[in-house]
Amino acid sequence: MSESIDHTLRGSWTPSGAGAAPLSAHAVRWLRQRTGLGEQLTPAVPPSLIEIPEDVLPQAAHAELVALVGAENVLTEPGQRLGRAGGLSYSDLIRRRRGTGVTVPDAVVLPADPGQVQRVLELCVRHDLAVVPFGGGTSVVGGVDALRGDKVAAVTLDLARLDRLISVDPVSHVAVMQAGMRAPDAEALLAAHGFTLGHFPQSFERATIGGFAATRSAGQASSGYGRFESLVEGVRLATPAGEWQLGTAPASAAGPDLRHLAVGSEGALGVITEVALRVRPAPVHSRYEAVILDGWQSGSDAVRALAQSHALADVTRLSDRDETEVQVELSGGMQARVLWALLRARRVHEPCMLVLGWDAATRRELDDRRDATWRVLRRFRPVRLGDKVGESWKANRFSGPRQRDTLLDYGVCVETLETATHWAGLSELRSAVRAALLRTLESEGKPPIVMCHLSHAYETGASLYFTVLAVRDQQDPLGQWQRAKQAATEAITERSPGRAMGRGTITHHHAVGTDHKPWLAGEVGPVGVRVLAAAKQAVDPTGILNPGKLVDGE
Ligand SMILES: Cc1cc2nc3c(=O)[nH]c(=O)nc-3n(C[C@H](O)[C@H](O)[C@H](O)COP(=O)(O)OP(=O)(O)OC[C@H]3O[C@@H](n4cnc5c(N)ncnc54)[C@H](O)[C@@H]3O)c2cc1C
Repeated sequence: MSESIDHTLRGSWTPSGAGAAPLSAHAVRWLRQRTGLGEQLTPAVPPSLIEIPEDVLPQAAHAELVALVGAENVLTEPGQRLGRAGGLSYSDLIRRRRGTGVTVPDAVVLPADPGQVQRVLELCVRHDLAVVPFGGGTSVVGGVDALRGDKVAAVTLDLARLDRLISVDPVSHVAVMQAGMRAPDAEALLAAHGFTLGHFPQSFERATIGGFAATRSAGQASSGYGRFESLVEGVRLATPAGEWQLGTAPASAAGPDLRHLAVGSEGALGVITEVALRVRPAPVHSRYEAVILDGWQSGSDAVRALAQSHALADVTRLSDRDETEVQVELSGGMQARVLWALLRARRVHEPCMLVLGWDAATRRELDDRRDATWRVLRRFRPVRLGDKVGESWKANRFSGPRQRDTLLDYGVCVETLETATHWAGLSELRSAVRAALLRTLESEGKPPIVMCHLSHAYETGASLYFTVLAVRDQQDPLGQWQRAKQAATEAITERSPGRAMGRGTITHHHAVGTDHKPWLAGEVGPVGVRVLAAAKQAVDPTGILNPGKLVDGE
């Protein structure tokens, strides 16, 4: 996290782009050998060559917005609009790197507080403008695409100015934050009160509190701290039907928990302006270690045993053999040679790395928690790599997006997808998705690398996170990934006579957006879709909120 993040950068994660995480000569050689990657580099076109359509915001609407939030907070310059155009998936980055097909909003509006958000929505209803709530813009499912739907123009509502810590209740351990606060700022402000949220997704440097709540995000330490929705005590939303405030107690039997209509609502049911969050005392001690387990089945059995005996570390992340190999090879030739020799000597056939990280208030608590984990793990015959590898994983835990910038320059198709299921079906789900990705990405005899890790474990099941590295189809890079994604999602959702539901969920934490919307009805059923549509009708009768995402109006 050495570089400061400018979230309006839409073509790379940091200003240095590929320079932020250069690949070693060994890594490039290994990648070329393994995937058949060519020598040609594929740099992005300069922003000046990106096609930006004229804005179609009506003058009267523009004037009223200016009167409401101030001229400096209504952005209509092409570069400013481009700075909030779309999310940060592989397809988003490819569109911007090639300069075509980018969905650019007609205006960007930055309200100052919840009251202004409410009034902006009322104004947009009057002028029939689509509103796209925008936090950190890190969506990877099309969630912040500036789609207009059947509206007159698309306004992106950037919540960056709602960045205050409203209150900390040190007795109840509840903090109230405005939605536009970025995760690093939230952690820094909480640390001053001795607390942490413990929410560390890989997008930590850019993403916001409101974005986490709107997408039911899961972080790297969610096995210990819980997914974001389990941290939410209350939510304040602006909706076209009026303000909506939810959550007065830690638990309640006052009908269905409506907080969960707001959490995961992806900007389609309201704009989250404040979130009350459960916070924990900041840890004083922490330790990260890594071990190698022999085989995916043995590894996932070990994580299941940890989950079911309540001995999970806060970070519990199992990589399959391909991901272990890529992690080791990309980290350097010397380390790779030493590790492979060690594992050969220990007769490990299918090395799967398990990273474990514990946080604790006292040395004693840390030791007790580690002991509990190791008591369960021991019977799976782990090869201990020690804390150096574990701490190095921790130090590089946010480097993935920087490495992606580099791989994009080398002409790699690099993308991820995720799902979850019960333990009984986990290996079958992994095999089915892997096979679908390998089949669709294999082209001209150039084998893709399909990696998988399990990073969120529950008593009843776990998530699977796939990453692919393949030689990019330069003629049709978007089609290449869309075909792979389609095949993988069909493998996830496929039903069989013996299985009434699909093999897993269409998304464990990336949310629905535009990308998973075609499969949502299959997951929640036609009644579920009508319930969602009825909720939308109640809060957003004219359908201005985030058209094309999650749910359509009735
Ligand atoms: C490199 C990378 C790594 C990632 N790693 C993870 C990970 O480890 N775990 C994980 O869960 N996700 C991950 N993601 C996905 C993404 O970061 C999450 O979905 C995150 O929660 C989005 O937060 P954001 O503030 O960027 O929201 P945005 O991308 O701005 O918005 C996401 C969705 O929420 C809506 N929204 C945003 N703010 C509000 C609001 N205040 N009110 C109502 N709706 C709102 C938007 O309209 C959109 O539909 C990753 C993404 C990238 C690019």
